[in-house]
Parts: sequence; C-alpha cells; structure tokens
Amino acid sequence: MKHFEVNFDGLVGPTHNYAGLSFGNVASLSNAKNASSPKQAAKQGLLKMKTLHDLGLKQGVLAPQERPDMATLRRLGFNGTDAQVLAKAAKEAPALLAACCSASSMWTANAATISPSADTHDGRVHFTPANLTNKFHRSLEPAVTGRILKAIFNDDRHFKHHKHLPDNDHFGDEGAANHTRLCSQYGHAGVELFVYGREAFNAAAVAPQKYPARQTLEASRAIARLHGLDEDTVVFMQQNPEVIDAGVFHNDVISVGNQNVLFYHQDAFANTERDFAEIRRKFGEGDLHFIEVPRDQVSVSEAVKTYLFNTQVVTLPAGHMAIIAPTECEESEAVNRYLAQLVEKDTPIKEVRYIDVKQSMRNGGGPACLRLRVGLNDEELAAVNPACLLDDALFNRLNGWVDKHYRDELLVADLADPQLLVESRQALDELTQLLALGSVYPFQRD
Ligand SMILES: NCCC[C@H](NC(=O)CCC(=O)O)C(=O)O
Repeated sequence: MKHFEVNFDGLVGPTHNYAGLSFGNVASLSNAKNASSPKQAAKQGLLKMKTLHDLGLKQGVLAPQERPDMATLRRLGFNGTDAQVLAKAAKEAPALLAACCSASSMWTANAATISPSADTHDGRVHFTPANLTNKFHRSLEPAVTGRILKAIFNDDRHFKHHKHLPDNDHFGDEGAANHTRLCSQYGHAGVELFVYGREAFNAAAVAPQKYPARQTLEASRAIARLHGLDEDTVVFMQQNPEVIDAGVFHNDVISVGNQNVLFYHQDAFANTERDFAEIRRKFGEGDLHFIEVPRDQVSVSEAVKTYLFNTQVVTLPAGHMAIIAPTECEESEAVNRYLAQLVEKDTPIKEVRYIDVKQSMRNGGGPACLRLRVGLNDEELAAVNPACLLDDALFNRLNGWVDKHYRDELLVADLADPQLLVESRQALDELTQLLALGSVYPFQRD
C-alpha cells in the first residue's frame, strides 16, 4: 500500500485584508490598515499549490469561509437589510465588522488537527476542527470548517470527524499549527507531538506574561483522547513561554517536523532535553534527526521576521527532503546563509525552494500556515472528494475564477461596501460547484 502526505492549502477568500486583529502576532499588528490585494494573495497561494504539485506531491484545496459573516453580525444585534447591517456595524463597531470580514481561514494549519489511520485505535483518519477561541475573528471558523472537511473526507469507513472542543479559553485549540508527527515512513505508526503554550487548570505552571498562549495542554490532551492515540506514541511538550512573548504565537513559527526530521530553534521548547528523550524512546528504532538552529546563527526575532520555521519540509518523490521557504528567508542574510549551509550537511534536507506568499506573510502566515497536512494511504486517497485535489486543469480554473471575482485592492474602509458582499457570495457559490462541496455556506442554506 502506498502512503502520502497531502497538503490541503487554504484558498484565500475575496475579503483578504489587514485589520490588525491578532494581538501577539507581530506582522498582523504592524501591517494593520494597509491596503491588501485579495487577487494577488489568492494567486500567490495558488502558485504555491501548483509548485508543490509540480514537484510531484499530492496537493489539495480547502475552500475559504463565507465573509462578511452576516449571521454573526445579526447575532450581535445589527439588523435590517444586508446593506444596513454592514453600514450600522461600520459606524458603531468597526472592529466587529473587520473581525466578521477576516479571510483568516486561509491559514489552514489552524483549521483542524488530523491523525492518520496508522496512529489511531480504529484505523481511521481522525479530524477535529480547531475552536480558535483566543481570537474572536478566528472563533467564527470551526462550524463551517467542519462542514467543508466533511464534504471532502466524506466516507465513514475511512474518516472520523469530531466536533471542535468546547468554546472556551481553557480548551483553546489552534489545530495543526501546534501539532506535528514524526515517523520513519508516512504509513508507519508515528509519534504525535502536541505543543502547548499553557496549562489552563494549573495556575502554578509557567506561562507567557505579555502575549496570549493560544493552545492549552488540556485541549491537546482532549484531541489525543478523541483521536484514539496511544499514550506510548504521544508526547506533550510545552512551548518556551519566552518565545511566545517574543511573537511566536503558534509553535509552527519556531519548529516544523516531517517524517524523521524535527527542525527547530534552540529556544523553541521549555524542556527540550527531557522531551526529546521521551520522543526518542517512543519513536523506537530508526534514524531521527533533531536539527537545531542555534540562536547565535538565527535569533528568535529573525525567525519571527522571516518565518524560517514556517517553512514546509516535504519529502520529494526522489526520496530526499526539500524546504519550501518564503522569499523573506532568501532576503535575510543570516537565514539565507544558514539555509545554504543546511543543505550541505548530513541531514535528509537537500534543497531549498523560495516562494512568494507576501500577502499572507504580512498577516503572519507563512507557507506552513497556509497548509493542512493529511496523511493518507491510497485507499483513503481514493475516497477523497476528487474535485478538491489539484491538477493543472483545476489550477487553471481557479486562476480564472480569481480573475473573475477578486478585487485588486481592498482597504478596511471597503469592508462595509454591500457590493463586496454580493461579489463574495457569487464567488463562493461558484466555488462550491467547482469543488463539488454542496451547500456548505450559511447563505446557501438559509
Ligand atoms: N497560522 C498563521 C495565522 C495568522 C493569523 N493572522 C490573522 O488572523 C491576522 C488577521 C488580521 O490582522 O487582519 C492568526 O494570527 O491567527
């Protein structure tokens, strides 16, 4: 049986904008209110998907959310026609309007946590959408995310979907951005690493002081239970609270794993030696590469600026690994130098590809944030909704769809434009047909 790791990238939605919504995420705050380009953002994302597809990898597409989220605006008391709801929200509570218009679902690393069938008790692939409770704009995502995942992985024999965890900060869950999996081969049982920022029910535990820890230990443990993971193959690690306070709001900004490689910054974890010993013990036989980037070669702030660890480490059909890095890494002298040396070392990583996702980077989302990894065997892959798997034809159709519906430029002031709502709904209605998703959006179901 063959095994694959399929990257499902989030298609950037038509309302992509810079609203400064994510306290603790340096890029989001520093680009607040700048003009965005939804068209360019969507095209950069599509080109990233196409690049991975052309490298011989399986690539999927995840549809964006419906925005503006009119149902939430109405739930918050804005009433009248759609145009009146938008106008009232813009006047009385512009921050709420911006939150209800965010295209943040593009960062599908935060869409869900996924455990491949090789790890789970019932031999199915398990999915739990992230509740994203820490940020209001992101807490609006899980219900529709769950629906989209069910429309793609729609076969009970192979796929098990769970409801997102209770919507409360005690169970703050940010999905796969704080989860990675080490294994010798994709099809072999692996060690699942859950990295948390704080313990919700233990006031004495260390926690960041300045910025929020968005993932709790209790949430990570609940996901492991739901997915039927063995205690012997799960490791819970605390993120170093100091790096959260330095702008590392998700673990995937400071470490990334693929197969038998864990690529991480020296300051990433709170208890590195102890946790790595546990990983080694649970991983068992086989080569395991811990690739540590020392702080004197790349500082934490340079890592946050360039997203060196928000790279995708992928195994190419030839057998070696490549790093898919944002162009910000190429432009940084320290990071560029580090990566040039890395590919010469005795590790499975042998090449670096730079990719332009600047529109997303300005909101704190690098290549790895834009993708959700789903480990599948060939039978499971055959059960995936084929309309959501990228090939040249779908790439071309989606590019044409973006050209037809997306604006070149968007300012926060444009979010109240009722025409943007009309355009977005038209675009999404057409998209659900292109991707054969059925009626996943509230506006299609009312
Ligand atoms: N994994 C990357 C997630 C980035 C995302 N940024 C945002 O939501 C910024 C939106 C804005 O500020 O307009 C976040 O912080 O969750």
